[in-house]
Amino acid sequence: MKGAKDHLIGKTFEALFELEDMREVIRRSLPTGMSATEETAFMESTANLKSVIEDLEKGTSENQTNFPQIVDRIGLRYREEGSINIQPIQAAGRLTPEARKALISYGDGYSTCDSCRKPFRLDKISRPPIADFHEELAGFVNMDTARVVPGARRGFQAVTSSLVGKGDSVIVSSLAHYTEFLAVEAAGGKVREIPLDHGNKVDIDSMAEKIEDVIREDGKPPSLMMMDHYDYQYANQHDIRSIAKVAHDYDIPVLYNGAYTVGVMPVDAKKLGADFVVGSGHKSMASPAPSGILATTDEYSDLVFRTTRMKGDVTGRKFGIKEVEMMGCTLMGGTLLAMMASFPHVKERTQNWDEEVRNSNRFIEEFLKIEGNKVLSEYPRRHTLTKVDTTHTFDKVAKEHKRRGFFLSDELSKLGIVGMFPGATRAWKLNTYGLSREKIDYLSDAFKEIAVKYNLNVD
Ligand SMILES: Cc1ncc(COP(=O)(O)O)c(C=O)c1O
Repeated sequence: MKGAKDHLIGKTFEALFELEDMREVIRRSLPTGMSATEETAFMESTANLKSVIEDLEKGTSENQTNFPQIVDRIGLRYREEGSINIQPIQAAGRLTPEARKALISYGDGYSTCDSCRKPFRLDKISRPPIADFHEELAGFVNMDTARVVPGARRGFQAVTSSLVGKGDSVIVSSLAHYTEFLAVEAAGGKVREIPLDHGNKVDIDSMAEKIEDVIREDGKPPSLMMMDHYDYQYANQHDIRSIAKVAHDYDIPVLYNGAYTVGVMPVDAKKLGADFVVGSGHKSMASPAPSGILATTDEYSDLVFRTTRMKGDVTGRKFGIKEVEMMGCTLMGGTLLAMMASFPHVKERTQNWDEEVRNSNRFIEEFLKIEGNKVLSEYPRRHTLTKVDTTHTFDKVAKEHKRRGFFLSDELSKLGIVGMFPGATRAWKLNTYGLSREKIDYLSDAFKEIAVKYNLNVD
């Protein structure tokens, strides 16, 4: 087994910082009104960081093994640059350097409004090329029209508010995200869950029966079906194509929840049979929160993106072009521009999805060599997010350890691995998205090293 610590100082962090670049970003992000002394002190702290990095590279630092802690001490929060981050929901949302710069440049709330000209709507702005970006987004998921929204949840809400009437039923899976429930509730509807099969997948065989139940009880079919391609619990893959086919047999429109797909893997919504696609920028598109997309077909775009018909009864004012569900405009500053800045990279990276999945399996295969470790998600993996069970291994150690369950995240953190829910040693999730082959191996070695240290059996 390779020495995890040696690895940490070397290859794992070789692409650590484009430090000069970061200094420039930091300099530009300083709050206005900082005194000259404060600014100098701040910039010196980054100079100090540079010397620590040089020390580490030369192997002269006393504290070689505690890189993230050193960075913390300097007072900067270098998350993904300074560590391997296996946090389950952050992995594919981490910003590109381009997004960070855009975030700063366009940080003022209404910065995109500087270039808003008639017809005065966000998705019509041509400089910066926001209108083109919207077209590209629609093409990216193979839909006809797309809008940016403040998070996937606001995409759900726009659709439920357009399609779901008071008391209507909406079909979801038994692994649906809570935000789908809230979106249905906000529209006055009720959720009806499709049960799972033995492999924790949506039980397609019971769908028709559920729909028939709704028809009998409500006197009409459900007004919408919302389905997660990969659920947030296990990241199991659900057969959207077959699911959508059943829904369409009953003329039920299908919302495809791509929170865990759009931005990490190719998504062809028409091929999948979706009527709506929702994606999450901060989860899967290397974008800041809150951001996301809602895309649909020509059949539904006039409904979901309907423009206002309101007229002031005293003034007679009208705001014709503004879309009701979008509240006129959505992401008006750094969030959108950062999303756009990451987009070329995001498009490209979806082509590497197979490699990401291979890496996920490569890690799990090694992780399972710690005798007693289990995978609760479907295996082999079809996603980089995985739920594992370490009740018979690390949890046993935790019971005897003075730090209890925190020992595991402590040990990982010493090795530069962050993002594990502190204290979790039974069933927990991790995401390997974006880790190079080398980091995957480092991660596997790190878990095995910790296992050996605590006398667990490793194959
Ligand atoms: C499956 C799933 N859908 C939707 C959401 C909500 O996404 P957002 O934070 O972009 O609103 C999440 C977020 O955790 C999720 O896991």
